[in-house]
Amino acid sequence: MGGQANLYSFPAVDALAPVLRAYIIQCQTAGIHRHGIFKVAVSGGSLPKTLAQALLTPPASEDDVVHWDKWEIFFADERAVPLDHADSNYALLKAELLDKLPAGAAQPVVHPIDTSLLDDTQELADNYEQELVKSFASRDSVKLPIFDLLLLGCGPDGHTCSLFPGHELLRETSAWVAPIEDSPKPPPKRVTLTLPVVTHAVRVAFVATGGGKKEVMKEIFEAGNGLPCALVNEGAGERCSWFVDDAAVEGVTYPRRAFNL
Ligand SMILES: O=C(O)[C@H](O)[C@@H](O)[C@H](O)[C@H](O)COP(=O)(O)O
Repeated sequence: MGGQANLYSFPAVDALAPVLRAYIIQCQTAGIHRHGIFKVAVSGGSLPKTLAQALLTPPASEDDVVHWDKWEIFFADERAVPLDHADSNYALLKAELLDKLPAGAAQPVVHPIDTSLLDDTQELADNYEQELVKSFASRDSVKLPIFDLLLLGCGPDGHTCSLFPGHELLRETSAWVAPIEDSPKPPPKRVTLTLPVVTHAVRVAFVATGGGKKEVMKEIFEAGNGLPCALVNEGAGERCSWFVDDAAVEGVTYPRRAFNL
């Protein structure tokens, strides 16, 4: 794919958040320029909280505005639970970010899973794939959806979305959204974007913070070892950027880049 993933490191989340915002705004501008809309998929974990820190502050200038009314938000992975369940990534994003958007301001379009299908994760995944098909045009003409931006986390085992190390799902080549019933991280039943969809996005951003990530960050950036996050780095190359704190990359020799705000 050419080029290598970009690694941006900051002393703490407070310093990371404004740069993440600037990066997201760049992606937003490009998306709106390309097709009048900004199509994003987000993960769960600690990401929604960091996104809130990055995106809920007032704009510093006209070029710094988050155009929520142009955002179409999908879930990079979701747990097969009701939308108000403590394990729901939708509930997490709602509580951390969506509910905090200024009242009366323009709102994004959000695509949750269809919870009438929770008993059949294959149906749940197929239905969510159809949600993507509707948004990204017909599958006959589009081999893979092209998200403007994926905002992802990285688990301490190197997983991202609900793509886990060594899992057969990593070999999926045709589905856009796949079910998983044996997630090693609870809850076991989930749906996830597949690796080809992830690596096909215009931009992929990982946010990883805290010393608990340093061992896996070393493995991802120095050995790879087929870890899902490393596969995304390989597939997306320079379209992939990591926003991390210094604690998460302590001892990692991979070169950091400077982000020009
Ligand atoms: O549904 C999930 O389990 C999350 O989407 C998951 O993929 C998460 O992004 C990582 O586990 C990182 O989580 P942290 O950011 O909390 O470390």
